[in-house]
Amino acid sequence: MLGQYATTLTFIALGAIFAYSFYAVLIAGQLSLGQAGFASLAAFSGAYLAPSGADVGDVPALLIAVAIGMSVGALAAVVLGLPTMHLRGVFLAIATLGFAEAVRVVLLNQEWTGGAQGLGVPRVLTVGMAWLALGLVAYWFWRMGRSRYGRALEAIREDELAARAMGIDVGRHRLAAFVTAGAVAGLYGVLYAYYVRLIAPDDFDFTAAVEGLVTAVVGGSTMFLGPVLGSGFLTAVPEIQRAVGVEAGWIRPFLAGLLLLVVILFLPGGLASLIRRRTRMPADAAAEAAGERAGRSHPPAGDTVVALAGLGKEYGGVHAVRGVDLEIRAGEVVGLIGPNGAGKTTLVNMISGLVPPSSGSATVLGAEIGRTPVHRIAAAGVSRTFQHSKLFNRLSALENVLVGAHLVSRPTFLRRLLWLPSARRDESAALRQAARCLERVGLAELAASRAEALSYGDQRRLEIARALASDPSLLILDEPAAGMNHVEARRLSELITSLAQDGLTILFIEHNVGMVLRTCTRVVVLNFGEVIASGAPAEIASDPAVVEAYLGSADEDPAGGSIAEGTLDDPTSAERADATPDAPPDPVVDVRPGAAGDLAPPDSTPRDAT
Ligand SMILES: Nc1ncnc2c1ncn2[C@@H]1O[C@H](COP(=O)(O)OP(=O)(O)OP(=O)(O)O)[C@@H](O)[C@H]1O
Repeated sequence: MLGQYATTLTFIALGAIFAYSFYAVLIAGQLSLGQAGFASLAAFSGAYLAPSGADVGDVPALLIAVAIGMSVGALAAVVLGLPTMHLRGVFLAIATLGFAEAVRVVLLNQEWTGGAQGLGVPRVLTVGMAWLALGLVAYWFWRMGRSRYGRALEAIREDELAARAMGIDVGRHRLAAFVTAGAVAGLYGVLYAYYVRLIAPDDFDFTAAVEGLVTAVVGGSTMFLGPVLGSGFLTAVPEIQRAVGVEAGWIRPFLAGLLLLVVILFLPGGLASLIRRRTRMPADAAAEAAGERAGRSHPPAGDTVVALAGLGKEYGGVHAVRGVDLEIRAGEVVGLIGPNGAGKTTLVNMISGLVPPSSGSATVLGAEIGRTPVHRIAAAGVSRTFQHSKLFNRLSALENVLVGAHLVSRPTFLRRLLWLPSARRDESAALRQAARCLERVGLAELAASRAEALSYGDQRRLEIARALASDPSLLILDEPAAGMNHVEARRLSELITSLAQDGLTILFIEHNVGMVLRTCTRVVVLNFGEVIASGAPAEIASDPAVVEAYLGSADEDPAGGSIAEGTLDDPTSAERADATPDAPPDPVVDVRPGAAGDLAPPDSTPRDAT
């Protein structure tokens, strides 16, 4: 029975192993077509350099060839990866395809490869060996999936910028994924060589690369079983054809193409996405001892956290930020306000390292801005949310927050491969840390929901939970209340106050001025890229320069009130209050003068809904 299907089963295993070499990089969002080149180099060098089976025995000869092939594949990936890792999408695909084609042409013209005639290799591989190799590769990716490293790769795939801001060294992770792809492609090349008896450089041409890619994409790049499903399906098609007596050779490529189209259009996660990923909230998250909290040392209250001196950013002729001098001390809650286009986001992007300054200098938690990569600034203790939500959409809410805990959790992948209990303990600790953060923002119930399925307000809270998971010293929130209703904004204000009570330093941009005035210990006002006022909320509320910046002139007050009197309401706030008639009166509003309403700038129509 097995003998009858041995060839098909072997090719399913080989196809799946080759597809895993694509999966290895697709999981990190990289589209590479160089795997055929890695496989080809590995197949020829393994078969050429390994000792003969007559000398050492067939299986040892195969194992030595596998070791040579995987090393050659990994080495080729390093050589190709170093100059190409900064390329994205189709540019990386073209560069790697060029490499594979160059390898094919070079090997075609070498004497030792046998050129177009090919190189004879003894058949050593059996169906059992092929499936054992596939099992080992699948095991590798299975154990990787739930590790810190695996989550980091998925985060890079979903949103590279947000992954950097969570402290993930994207360049290193992408290169590691590429090297894994090289080694797995190398394994495939050698196993293929020791099965088909005769290998020629044309066996590893463009068509082979596309086959591998299609198998991986059809199977799916979001779950480790994807390549097996893809290869099983695509290799089985000719067999089914034979069984039903339809021999036409065009059916398989046609079906593969059709399936690829269907998958891309209707099932972007591939066949594997039909299998539900499980997300479990740890039951004991809240009950855990406070001593377990992921910890880093925070600057003592009053120490300088942010020091900006003459900081400026110019885009072409536009001075987005100019000459900003600002100091933020540990324990402060600083609100950054100003009309649209005042330079607020540009300023916090510089502080978090996403945008290099054009002039001036800045130090944040000891890291020099402009010279320090984003992930190192995050490692120094800076965590942030974004003006436009940058969640890892296809990951669950809990997984999003787990990625946020990257910096305060320990690497677990290699220990997970060996099933070491310490890896399980570390994963559980990271899970509990993430669960606590979700609970803190009130999203525990939605832990298993995919981030993209959450409501807009929940997405913003999830971003805060993700930012909190790294136990930051400085939390930067960019318009956290955008899109929230009155009640949600009030709860958010309470959350920020309670985080500040825990000693967290917070810098937040917000158009909801009422919320800023009642939440912050200090307010900084930007206009046309310059700081026009900085001080306690009460001072800012009555500062004529601020009123003028918002309204055009302090004398012409279209809203018929003043910030200081607390009568200058956002025109929409009354409607929002009407929409939630049962909302209890805001307890924080009265604490500070001028905090009665939301003063939105004249052009603050709901923005940034994306
Ligand atoms: N990448 C960029 N390229 C060119 N100009 C930019 C870029 N980013 C910001 N700007 C410009 O810099 C100025 C400040 O923009 P920024 O987004 O920092 O303001 P903001 O105060 O955050 O505004 P908003 O409240 O609308 O978000 C604007 O004139 C904007 O058009």
